Amino acid sequence: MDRNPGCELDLGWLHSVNVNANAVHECVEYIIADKKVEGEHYAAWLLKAVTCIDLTTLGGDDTSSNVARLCRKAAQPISQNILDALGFKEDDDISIKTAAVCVYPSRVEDAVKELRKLNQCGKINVASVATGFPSGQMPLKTRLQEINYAVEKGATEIDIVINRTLVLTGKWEELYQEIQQMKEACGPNVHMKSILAVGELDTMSNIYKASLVAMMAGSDFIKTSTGKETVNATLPFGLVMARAIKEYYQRMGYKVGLKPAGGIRTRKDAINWLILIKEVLGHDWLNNELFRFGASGLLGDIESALYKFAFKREPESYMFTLG
Ligand SMILES: O=C[C@H](O)COP(=O)(O)O
Repeated sequence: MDRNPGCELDLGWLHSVNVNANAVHECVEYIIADKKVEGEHYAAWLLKAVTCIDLTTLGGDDTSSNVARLCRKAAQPISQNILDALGFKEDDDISIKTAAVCVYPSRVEDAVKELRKLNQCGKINVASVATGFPSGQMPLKTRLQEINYAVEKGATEIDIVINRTLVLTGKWEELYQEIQQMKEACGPNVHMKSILAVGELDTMSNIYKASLVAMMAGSDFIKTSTGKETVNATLPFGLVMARAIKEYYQRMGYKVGLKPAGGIRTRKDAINWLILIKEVLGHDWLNNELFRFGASGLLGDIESALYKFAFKREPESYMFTLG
């Protein structure tokens, strides 16, 4: 798949954007209503969701040992006895692991080290947040240095935060230039996800415009939230971003990924997001090259749902705590 190279900033396109928030909410209701995923499809969708997770720890109390534990969970997110009971056969083409682990820049080295030990380097990505995460309220110079640091330590993906002040004051050219410089700092091989922090962008039109600017500046993914805003990944925000991705694809011919993140906790959340993506963007987006969940607490609930599906009984409460 060709990666998005970006394009020139098109202010005319931005000025034509006008999103009606009520219509967005109604549309989400319509998309989700009456859609049921049942039987084997249910288990298959949950396994698909697992392979799309960026398993995340972003705590001030992160240490090399909890990052190592996260990596082990990323490599074997669903217990073997559940996979066996589901009749799932692992091979080189299909294996159940999360798409990435996502950590702070200072913990990238720990993640790389552990994944190397597990022989999972190159199979599970190491995503690092950067650029003054979560607020982005740092000088551009230090924000770019953070990217350089994380790349140098072995990150294969960088989740940058955009400068929300520039969105709220309508400084689209400056925003475009900053994100372009961030993309350049990532280098040619490291994928860049741009976190819009949608809960702080004030209007749905701003979310659509910021999505377009991030894509025009060359983002590989656009991501809803840091997980630290008051409002994080909601389906209406997701719909607005997915529509922007679709329009960008129709005009420019490049597929940009979507990563909802922040507050995604349950099997139902996961299924609803997959339904939304399938309905708005289509099957091409239903894989971890174009869709990710940023989540610290989703995996446990999915594993528990798969246990129940496989063994026809509820798991014990202590069973699936991590993730
Ligand atoms: O980028 C990922 C988010 O920080 C995850 O947020 P969460 O802890 O609410 O799942």
